[in-house]
Amino acid sequence: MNFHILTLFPEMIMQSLGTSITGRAIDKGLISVNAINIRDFSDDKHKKVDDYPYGGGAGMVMQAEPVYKSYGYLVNHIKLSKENPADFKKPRVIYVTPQGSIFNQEMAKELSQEEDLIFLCGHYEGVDERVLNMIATDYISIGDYVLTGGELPAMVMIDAISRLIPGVLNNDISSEFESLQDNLLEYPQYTRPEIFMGQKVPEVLLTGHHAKIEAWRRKQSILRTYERRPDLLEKANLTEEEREYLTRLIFQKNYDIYDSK
Ligand SMILES: C[S@@+](CC[C@H](N)C(=O)[O-])C[C@H]1O[C@@H](n2cnc3c(N)ncnc32)[C@H](O)[C@@H]1O
Repeated sequence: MNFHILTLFPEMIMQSLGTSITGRAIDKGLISVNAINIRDFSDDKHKKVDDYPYGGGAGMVMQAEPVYKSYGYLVNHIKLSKENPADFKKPRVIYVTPQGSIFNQEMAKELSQEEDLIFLCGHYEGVDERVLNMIATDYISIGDYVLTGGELPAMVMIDAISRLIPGVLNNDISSEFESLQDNLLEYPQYTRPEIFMGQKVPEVLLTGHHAKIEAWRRKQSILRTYERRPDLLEKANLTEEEREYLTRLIFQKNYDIYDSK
């Protein structure tokens, strides 16, 4: 999978994604990260890429021209990198913006199927709308807050997508349960020592009895999701028995509230 990032701060991207798990994935050739500096495509003698907004208002806006030129250069580069030109199709261009759909695990899974992805990182007050109309295919936000630039959102997304690519993690997570899969949070995890400051690891995890461990983990997942993200449960795929367990949890909570009054 090839990630391409149009940014004013390529060093920020390369430094961060070049370390830890994504760094190893780059070294192994499982992913590639190519950050293009939009400033290199400015015709201005001072390499300026922003200007005042038409109509007035605070802040500056990234100009259309350098963004469009950097995009053209990048698409050409991607085209030339294909051994067979017939394999080339224009990659999706994700403009990371607080005005986009909120990124989630399902989107990460869907995007991990692409061969190439382009991320456009805005700065200042954003990017001239006209170039967005021409090149952006997706508008994605990482949450309802405003950051100073699109580099962190692009990296958040690239990290989440990368770990879904086979071989990036040591274990294959497609067969492992983890948070947000099936709209449930992951069960609690423990490692050695068996007792930490008087707290013991739940007995069942020491039995080696796989079916019992699975059953315990599933219940813990439901309980945890109920306690921390009850909004997810509506879409969770629960059995009849699990629904009854959930009803008992809800009943118990209501009872506790009533009882404590
Ligand atoms: C200060 S923000 C501009 C916000 C813009 N004035 C608005 O109200 O939509 C600068 C850049 O940071 C990025 N950004 C900020 N918050 C983001 C978020 N929550 N998700 C994704 N990108 C974000 C975008 O690329 C944006 O162009």
